[in-house]
This record gives sequence, C-alpha cells and structure tokens, in this order.
Amino acid sequence: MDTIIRPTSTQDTQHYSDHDGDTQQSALQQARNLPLPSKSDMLRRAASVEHFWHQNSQLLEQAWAEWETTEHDLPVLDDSLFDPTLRDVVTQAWRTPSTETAVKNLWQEILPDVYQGQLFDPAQLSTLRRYLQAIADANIPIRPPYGIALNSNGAMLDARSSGYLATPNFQAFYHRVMNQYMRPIARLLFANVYGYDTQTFGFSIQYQPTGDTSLQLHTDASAVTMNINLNLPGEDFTGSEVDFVDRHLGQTKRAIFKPGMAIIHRGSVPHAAHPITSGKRTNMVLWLYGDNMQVPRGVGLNSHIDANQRWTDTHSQPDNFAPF
Ligand SMILES: O=C(O)CCC(=O)C(=O)O
Ligand SMILES: [Fe+2]
Repeated sequence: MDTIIRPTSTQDTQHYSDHDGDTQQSALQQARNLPLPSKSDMLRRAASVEHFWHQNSQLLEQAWAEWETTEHDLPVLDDSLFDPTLRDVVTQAWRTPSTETAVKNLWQEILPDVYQGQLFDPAQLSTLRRYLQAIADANIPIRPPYGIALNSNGAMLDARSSGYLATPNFQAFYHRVMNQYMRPIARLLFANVYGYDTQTFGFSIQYQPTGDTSLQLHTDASAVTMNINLNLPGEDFTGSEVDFVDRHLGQTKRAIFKPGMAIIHRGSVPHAAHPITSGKRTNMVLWLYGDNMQVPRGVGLNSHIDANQRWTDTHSQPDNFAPF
C-alpha cells in the first residue's frame, strides 16, 4: 500500500523575516497577509494571477502544513471514507489480482467508456466535507480551478498546481484515492489506458445558482477522469445533471449525481453540466494521463495487460506541469 506524501518542511523554516526585517512571521501568518489577486483578474486570467500563485507556492505549501498542525479538531481522512463493499474487493484485488472481476462488477456502464459506481460511503462523507469546510475557513489563499470556467468555491488538489490544497493529511488521502482506487479501476474498465496513467491531476468544484452554474460541452485532456460527488445525504439540488454524449451512437446519457457516487470516463467522451437551479453540488474531479500529457489514441497499444500489471503501482515521477 503505497501512499505518497509530498515532503513538507518540518524543520525550523516556519519563520521568515518580514519586509521590516526585525519581526518574524510564520508561513501561516505570511500566507494570510498576502494580497489576493482580484476576481476580475482571475476571470480574465491575467498574467499577474499566474505569477501570484507561482511566486507564493512554497510559502503556501508551508502555510498549509503549519495550519494542519495547529488545527486540533480536524477530522482524519482515511479508508473509512470509501464505500465498504468497494473497499473490500479493492483490498482483496491488491492481495490477489485475479479477484479483480469483483471490482469491475461494481461499475455499471451507462454509455460506452462511461461507468458509474459508488466510491465513497455517503454516511462518512461529512468527514471529508468538514475537512473541506475547515480549509475554506482557514483564511489561506487557495487556487480555484479555472480551466473551463472559474469555480470560486473549488480548489486545485494536486501538487503540480501552485496554490493547491497542500495539507499532508489531504494529500495522503488524495494519493490513496488515485493510486489504490482510481488507477487500477481505470485499467480494469478501459483498454489501452495502462501506461497513460502515470500522471495525476485534480480539482474540486462547486455549483450553486448564484455562482458558477454550468459547464459547456467539452472533453478533458485526460486519459481517464473520475468525477466524484461529495454532497451529503439530504443536501439536495435541482438541475446540474451531467450529460455524456456518444457521437457514434447519437446518444446522450443524462447523469444525476448522488452522494458518494462516481462517474469514471475516458477524457475523450464529450460532457456538459446543466445549470443548477437550487441547492449546491460539490464534486471532486480527478485525472490520470501519461507522461508528457499523452493519452491513448486508437486501439492496439498496451491492450495485453494482465491482472498483476493492473494491480501494480506506477513509479513515474510527477512532471509538475499543470494542464490548467
Ligand atoms: O459538472 C461536472 O460534474 C463535470 C465537471 C467537468 O467536466 C470538468 O470540470 O471538467
Ligand atoms: Fe470535464
């Protein structure tokens, strides 16, 4: 069971001289005092915004690590978040890869190259949501995803993105979702993905009628995307269905996310989110793709992969380039 925790500095680097020279501020204090780029600059993707996140990325990483040590009531993110049925068969498949069919059987194909399943246990989701709320209340600048639209309540989740959610606890959990669950499941469901799954990327999104409401039809630059709903049971919304389109069949599948439900699809499948009309929808979107952003094209490559290879960690180095 391999979890990668990005190194964060624990030695006495938590104090910096501030500009006046004689007082010392911790990384956390400095991060909280940073003047944020304006929303309009963010929306028009001004160069100064990219510069802000890049310039402050180390400070922010240290601030998040420091913050986590000062927050004593933070919930711990661990394997209890996963749906227990899925968790059991995934654990078994890591031990005995030939049992992987039990994992595959938990994913229902709703359109070619689009599967639906239960990733998280709805009863445990409040742990993750409390953690994310604490992050939102931490008063540390966090970078919203603005690849397709600016999502003001979202966050970048992967270390490749400056300004990402860099707490060690969240990062350990994120890598667990990616490495223990998403990658082997992607290899199991999609031919030719093996090898185009070495790099990870992720962000969270939140739609609400007064903010970011929809997303136009697009494809992802990923080999595989896993989109997981984090709404709590009873935290209802209307609208915000996600359409997946199969141009070949001329079919559209309209998906309605339920708490803890995940849709895993090839990035090449066009999809769009309808406007939300009431409530909020909170999702975590995770990508896998190959080194140098390669994604599988056509059939034939890497198709003869066996169960043992699917349930094997990948040891590629993160390339640190962010798709957006
Ligand atoms: O609204 C959704 O759940 C889909 C999000 C999405 O496709 C994306 O962020 O690329
Ligand atoms: Fe997408």
